[in-house]
Formats: sequence, C-alpha cells, structure tokens
Amino acid sequence: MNVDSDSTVTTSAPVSITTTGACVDFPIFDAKSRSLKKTVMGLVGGNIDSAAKVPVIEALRDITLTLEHGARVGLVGHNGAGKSTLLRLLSGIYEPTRGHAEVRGRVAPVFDLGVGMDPEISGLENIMIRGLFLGMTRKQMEQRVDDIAEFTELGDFLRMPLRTYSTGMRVRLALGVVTSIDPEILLLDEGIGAVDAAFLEKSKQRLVELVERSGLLVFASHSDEFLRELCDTAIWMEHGRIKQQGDLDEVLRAYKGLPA
Ligand SMILES: Nc1ncnc2c1ncn2[C@@H]1O[C@H](COP(=O)(O)OP(=O)(O)OP(=O)(O)O)[C@@H](O)[C@H]1O
Repeated sequence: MNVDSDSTVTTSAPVSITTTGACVDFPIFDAKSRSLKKTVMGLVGGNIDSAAKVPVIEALRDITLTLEHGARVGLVGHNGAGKSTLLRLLSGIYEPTRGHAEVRGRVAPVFDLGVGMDPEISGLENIMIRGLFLGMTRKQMEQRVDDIAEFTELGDFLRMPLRTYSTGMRVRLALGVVTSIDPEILLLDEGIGAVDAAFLEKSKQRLVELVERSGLLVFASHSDEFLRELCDTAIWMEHGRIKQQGDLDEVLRAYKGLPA
C-alpha cells in the first residue's frame, strides 16, 4: 500500500466529500511500451506515462475538491477524460494512488444499473437484493417493493427469473429500485439508454425526486438536457484533471468552446 495516500468513508453527518491532490493510476502490465512511446496524445483518454518500466494510465491527476450537502454537480468531458474513475474515487471504490479522499455519508453508487442483480432469481427477489446493495434495510425495501413493481409495468414477469428479461426490461427493474432509495450521497453514471422513450420520460420525474431526496449528487453525463434537469454546477474533466469547475451553464459553454 502507498504510504502517502489514503481514503476514508464515514457515515456520520454532515454529508461531504473532500479530496486533496488525489491521483489514480492504472499500471498496464501487458502493454507494448515501445510502441506506446511513439503515440501522440489524442483528444480522448487519460495520459499514458510510457517512460516508466510498466506503462501507466494516469486516469486522475491532482484532484482537489470539496463537495458539501446540497451540491448538485454534473461531470462533463470527452470519452476517457476520467469521469467514471472520479465517481469511483468519490465512492471509495478506488483508493487514490497518491493524495487523499474522504467521504462522509452513505453512498449509493449507481454506475451500472445491472450490478448486484442475479439472473437466476426473480425480478421481485432482485428488487430486494439490489435495494440492500444500495444501502437500504430489508424493512425499507419491503415497504417499497409494491410501488417499484407497479412502476416497472413488468406484471407477471416479476415472478420469472431475471435471465428471461430483455435488456430494456432489466433496465426498467433497475431504474425502479434505484429511484426508490434514499441516499445521502448519490453518484450517478449515465447508462440508461436501453429503455424506450416513453419509459425514460416516466423515469425522469422519479430521478428528479430521487435527486431532491439525496444530500449530495455527482452525475456524469454526455446529455446537456439531463445535466440541466438534475445539476446546477459542473466539473469539466480533461485528461484526468479538473479543467474547470463552477456554474453548470458556464462550464458547458466553455466545454463546447462557446463564448462566455
Ligand atoms: N480499469 C481500468 N484499467 C485501465 N485503464 C482504465 C481503467 N478504467 C479507466 N481507465 C482509463 O482511465 C481513463 C479515464 O477513464 P474513465 O472511464 O474514467 O473515462 P470517462 O470520462 O468516464 O469516459 P466515458 O465518457 O467514455 O465513459 C481512460 O484513459 C481509460 O482508458
């Protein structure tokens, strides 16, 4: 373990996230370092330090930020800029390779809607399991399961094993659970493209309500419309660094190269 790095997750109030000079590296042991040396830096992706013996992808560099209760932060940036890695750092899933990260509050990481789902058990059982995974108690989930079932419109399919569901049906189930929880810190990675337009519209209101209930939101998205719906400030990530942080509209304009 690296001695000058640490990450702490505590669940006592007040809700906040603080990082100081946090870096996240991914050493790539099977990469061809010689050919990597010849490459030029593209627009997308993190930095690759190919001078090291083992090439290292520098996914996050010097991330210093403080987010407090009430923050509604959008994450924008090109593919590979570091948005998902930052969400994983903020959730405590990744420890900083260098620097510090401190998370205070109960985190609901919603990165992949399907995580925590078991294909062999029924939709109803998956609702319970996914809710527990996101920090709810069994009692809380028992009180919400009927509401979630109704929202999904899956009817009798809820008693069938999850493996019999189409992709869109799985997303409906997952969205039903995710939008029913009460997180202190909600970390959301956009990944809801598989649902049909009408269902997405129906989910939006529940998402807005979920965000209103949560103490702190960080939302990575490529959709201005969604960002405007859920966030008021933003962080623009570029090559693993924070390029700009501030008012959502200002950051979006700068990111798109529009005049301020
Ligand atoms: N598990 C991993 N192993 C190695 N490299 C990784 C890993 N996860 C991410 N990276 C690298 O870290 C950098 C940041 O990736 P990340 O997924 O955080 O980007 P992103 O901004 O979320 O991109 P997108 O908009 O495409 O989802 C990229 O260069 C990527 O190649």
